[in-house]
Order: sequence, then C-alpha cells, then structure tokens
Amino acid sequence: MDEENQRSVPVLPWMRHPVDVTRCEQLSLRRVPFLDRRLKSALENMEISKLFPVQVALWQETIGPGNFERDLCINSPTGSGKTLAYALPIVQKLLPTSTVKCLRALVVVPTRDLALQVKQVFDAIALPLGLRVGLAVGQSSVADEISSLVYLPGEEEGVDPGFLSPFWFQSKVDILVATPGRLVDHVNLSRGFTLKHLHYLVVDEADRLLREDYQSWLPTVLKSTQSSNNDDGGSGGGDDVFQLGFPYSPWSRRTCGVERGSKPHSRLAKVVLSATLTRDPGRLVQLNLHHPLFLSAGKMRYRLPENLESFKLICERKVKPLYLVALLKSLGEEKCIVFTRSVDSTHRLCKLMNCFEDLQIDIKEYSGRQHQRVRSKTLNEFRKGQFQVLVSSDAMTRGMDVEGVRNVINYDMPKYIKTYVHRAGRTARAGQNGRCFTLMSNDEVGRFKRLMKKAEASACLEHTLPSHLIEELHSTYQSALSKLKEIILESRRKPKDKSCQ
Ligand SMILES: Nc1ncnc2c1ncn2[C@@H]1O[C@H](COP(=O)(O)OP(=O)(O)OP(=O)(O)O)[C@@H](O)[C@H]1O
Repeated sequence: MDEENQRSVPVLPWMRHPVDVTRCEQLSLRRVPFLDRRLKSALENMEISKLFPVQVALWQETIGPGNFERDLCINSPTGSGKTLAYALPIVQKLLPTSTVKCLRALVVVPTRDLALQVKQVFDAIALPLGLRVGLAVGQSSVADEISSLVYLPGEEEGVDPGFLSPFWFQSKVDILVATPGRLVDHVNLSRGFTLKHLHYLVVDEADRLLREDYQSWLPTVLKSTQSSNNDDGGSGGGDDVFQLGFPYSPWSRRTCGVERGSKPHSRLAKVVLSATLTRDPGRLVQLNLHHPLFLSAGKMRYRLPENLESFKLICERKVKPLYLVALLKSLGEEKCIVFTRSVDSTHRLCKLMNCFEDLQIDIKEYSGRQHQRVRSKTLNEFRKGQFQVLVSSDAMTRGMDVEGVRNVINYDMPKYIKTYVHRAGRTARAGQNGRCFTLMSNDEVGRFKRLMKKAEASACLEHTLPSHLIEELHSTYQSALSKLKEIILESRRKPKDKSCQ
C-alpha cells in the first residue's frame, strides 16, 4: 500500500517536532555569517543576492551552530532552493582543499537529467574555488567514466606505469553527483574508485531513492564508506560559532550529543531531502542516521509553493484532447508541461496533438520510453525555449528545474497527492508565479477534492474556457482523430508488408 494511504503510520520520535523552516527569513548574502568571500562572489555571478529560508536553515545547521553534528532530513516544497541549500555548506566545508584530491562529497539523485542539473549548480560555486565536480550517470561506458573520475596508474607524467600505488589512483574530483545504478557499478567494478574518504552524503529526492532498490545502492554505499563512518574528534568549534551568533536566531542552541573518538577524519554527515519526504520508519532506518534533525516547511507533509494557483477544468472524457488544445491556445505563448498517466499515454497524446491542423504550438514528448540521448536533447531544447509544450510522464520530472515554465497541466489526474506536488512543482519555483490546471470529468471531482485536502495551501478554483473556443475546435478535433487513426493503421501495415516481400 502507498504510504499516503496508510492510516496510522508510526512516526519516528525525532520527526514529531520538526524545526519549522518557514520561521527563517531570507538573508542577504552580506549578512550570512562565515560565508567564504569567493563563494559569495560565485553566488553573485549567479545573480543570487540572498539565501532562501531553507538555505538559511541548513546553513545554520552546518556552518552555523549546528556544525554538521547531526544528520539532517529536510522536507521543503518544490522550487524552494534545496539544491543550493546543501551545495553551499558542502563547498564551504571542503575548503581549504588539501593538495591531494580525494572524493569527499557524494550526491545521489534518481535520474541522469537531474544529476546533470545538480552538477551544474555545484560547478557554478565549486569550480571558482578550485574544487572539481564529477558525474557518474552512465552517459558513457564504465571505463570512460572512471577515467574522468580517477587518475589511473601511468596516467600522470613521470609515474612508472607498472608500479601500482594507492596514491596513483588519486581522485580527480572532490564532489561526485551520481545516479544509484552507475554508482554501484563503480563501487563494485572500477579499480581506484573509493568512497573511503567521504565526509558528506546527500540523498536528494530521498523518498524516490529509498522506495526503489537500484541494485541495493544504499547498503553498498554505506558499507564502502564504513572506515569513515565513525564518530571522531570532528572540527568542533560549535561554541565559537554560536557565540559569534547569527543575526536571525529562531532557535536556541541544541546540544548535539555527538560522541568524540580518536579517528583523524570526521563522521560521514548525511543530508536527506525531498519535497515529500517519507515518514516511513522502515525506509528511513536504512539510512542509519546519526542523531537526526528534521527540518520541515509547515505542519503538513505536503505543501504547495506559495505562488502556485491550482485550477480544475471539468470536461467529458471523450473531448479531453479538445479541451487541452483550447486551454493551450488560451495560454498564448507561455511555456507549459502537460502530464499524463503513463509513457504510452504521453506518446499517444503527443501524436494526436501534432495531428491538429493550424495549432501553431510546438509540442514534444519526454518520457521513459525514449532513449536517454533523445530525452536530454528534448529537455535542452525546451530549456532554450525552442518549443513551447512538453508532454511528459511522471517518472522523469522529479526535481527538474526549467526556467520560465508558467503552467503545468495534469491531462490525467494524479492518483496521489505526492504526484500532484511534484508535477505542480515544475512551475511557481523560486517564488515565481505559476498555475496548475487539472483536467477531470464530473465523476472525478470528489476524488480530486479529497486528494487536495492532503496538502497545505491547496485551494483550487474552477477554470472555464470560452465556449466559442471549444465550438471552433470541434471539426479540427474530428479530423485530428481521423488523421491519427490513419497513422496508426499505416504503422501496423508496415511490418506486414515487409513479411510479404
Ligand atoms: N537564493 C536564491 N536566490 C534566487 N534563486 C534561487 C536561490 N536558490 C535557488 N534559486 C533558484 O530556485 C530554483 C529552484 O531551486 P532548486 O531546483 O534547488 O529547488 P528544489 O527545492 O530542489 O526543488 P525540487 O523539490 O523541485 O527539486 C532554481 O532555478 C534555482 O536556481
């Protein structure tokens, strides 16, 4: 059963009283304590002038008085800036870098496109500071990929190629962004790849990553980091930091209760995030969290972005494509993502839309049935504004950040509120305005209402389309259906023809 529908899920004690992220104010960069000057200018180059609340909260728990002494679990809405929230303190903590590079921070995300996006954020702030970021996502062969991550024996000038030394398997990167499957490949197969020096582990889109096994990636990673996974005489300094004080301080200082030992390296610190973080003890326990601290925006697990407007659009099932076209026309040239229930529906709908004559809206498909190369190309074109409407299935869109998406359309109503949150969250990001329309038939209205009740800030109005727009489209819709029928028949005939030859 989905966790959402379980009536009485036991909640772990540390999850019962979260730190409320919404109590944090945005903070201008010049007021962020201890922010490295080079990091500040990297942020300014990204046109970032202040930190968002979740970023302030994490800074406080990592660089501020919290000093990374507890593992952190964050539940914060889509588009609230979670990527920078963990990237910033990690980059600051990895400074100053020693002369010998080793892999000290690992970020695991569920999809390749998301990994590329996260790497870009790290690149923007880490490269100017001399830190290197790698990618392990299976874009190339294991052998090619490892050569971008590790100096192999003989690769460096002057090194005897026959002489193997652990030093010559030196890492080329300080930070690695990876998808779980390829990460496990490297752990198991790649000589010279090690997680032994890891200080920071980030699990982004955690509920998705913990739900699926992906070759037992989590136990594999935790086992590989074991030698650094003990408490130690960490950097301490919490007292000094606290005495210097934060300009905002919604919370009193917590005692951390971290044991100290004699290991020369610090405990593996974990940061676990999602916009819909799981509360399932069975899943969270796999992470082996150390004295975890729960940070959450608002009281409910599901919360929609502040500037999102939700609308329902009621129509009969058989004319849904017509209503979708009418809606897209009424939205003018605004960038939209249309979600369907499956990869097959995505494909069919996209085909049908392209059969509408005089539509003058460029529409492309993005789904798990496509080759990764095609998908990434489509996403890049959508980012650059080369076409206006992306029709997508759910699996691929978690965490995707595409500038300028003003509308999300649920062509098929989502089954779970979690799905609604992630779909709707492709718009109204970073405080921008956005709208989410859900198409439904009359008999689905009750279910939709019940679904939306599960989320905070989920008021939903009915949206109606001008009747003349609907009328005008009827005949075009009929010819689009006939055209699509022909295309399907043609494609079915083709293999038969071949066998007759
Ligand atoms: N401090 C900031 N100032 C301005 N823009 C920011 C700031 N922090 C992040 N952003 C922008 O906000 C957008 C959303 O950030 P991000 O992708 O990290 O959100 P998220 O919380 O991870 O969302 P999701 O849950 O959907 O993955 C990005 O375009 C990012 O560049």
